Amino acid sequence: MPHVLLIARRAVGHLGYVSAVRVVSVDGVHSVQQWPPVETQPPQVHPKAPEQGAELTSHYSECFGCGEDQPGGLHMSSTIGAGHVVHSSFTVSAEHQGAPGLAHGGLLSCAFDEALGTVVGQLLRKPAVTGKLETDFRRPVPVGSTLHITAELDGTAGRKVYASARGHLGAPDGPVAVEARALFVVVDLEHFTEHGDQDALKKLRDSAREPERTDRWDINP
Ligand SMILES: CCCCCCCCCC(=O)SCCNC(=O)CCNC(=O)[C@H](O)C(C)(C)COP(=O)(O)OP(=O)(O)OC[C@H]1O[C@@H](n2cnc3c(N)ncnc32)[C@H](O)[C@@H]1OP(=O)(O)O
Repeated sequence: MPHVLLIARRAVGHLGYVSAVRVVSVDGVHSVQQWPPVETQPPQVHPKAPEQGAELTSHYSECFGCGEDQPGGLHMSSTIGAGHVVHSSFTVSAEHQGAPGLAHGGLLSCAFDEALGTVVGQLLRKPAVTGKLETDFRRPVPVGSTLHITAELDGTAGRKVYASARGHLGAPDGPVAVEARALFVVVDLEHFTEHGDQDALKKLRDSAREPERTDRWDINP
């Protein structure tokens, strides 16, 4: 039986925002999930968030997901979409294989972590880290193909930010190959200064001061 994905979304007065229910049927096995799993508020896009159509540069040149100085990385690129959406693309290379000629599932999850982190970070402009990431692999993704990922902010609840994404194979309107949902948790900058690498943070700070990088967050450590 082909899988069926139904997403229902409704506004709950002025109190809550999103109540999405996904009904998934794969080979006759049904599961029902509420997403987000708690009542949330509408995401508040930061007034300085990049505008629709803006092509995003890497937030950190050594990021495995988007960094240009990370030879083995995913080299993803992203664009701001309409509303609470970011469009990202990931082209699968031979370095990303799991089974012969097919993308490794862990790397696909990584691509979604990047896309989801980008929609959270770029639109909210708050430091946040992935607390939970759930991935559904619907179709195999061959080497040489491009996943067109649309990631969306679904709502916030205090420090918790919920986001979800779909990856279309070969074209923005291609078949859905991968889906993911994530909880991000907003953190203080001390999260990075206490646990991260000081030299790398200095490099990031210095690059944020480059005058041509007007897209940088104003909250980078
Ligand atoms: C433009 C930028 C682009 C960026 C793209 C890059 C994308 C890549 C992003 C990443 O991969 S980040 C790296 C992977 N993630 C981490 O390393 C995070 C490691 N975990 C932590 O540091 C802490 O566990 C964390 C900051 C997530 C939470 O610790 P806290 O002590 O700050 O908060 P707490 O544990 O009280 O959790 C806050 C809320 O989140 C909830 N929560 C946290 N983890 C959860 C979980 N796994 N499942 C469900 N709920 C969770 C928790 O229950 C609580 O809910 P309530 O506020 O209702 O009490």
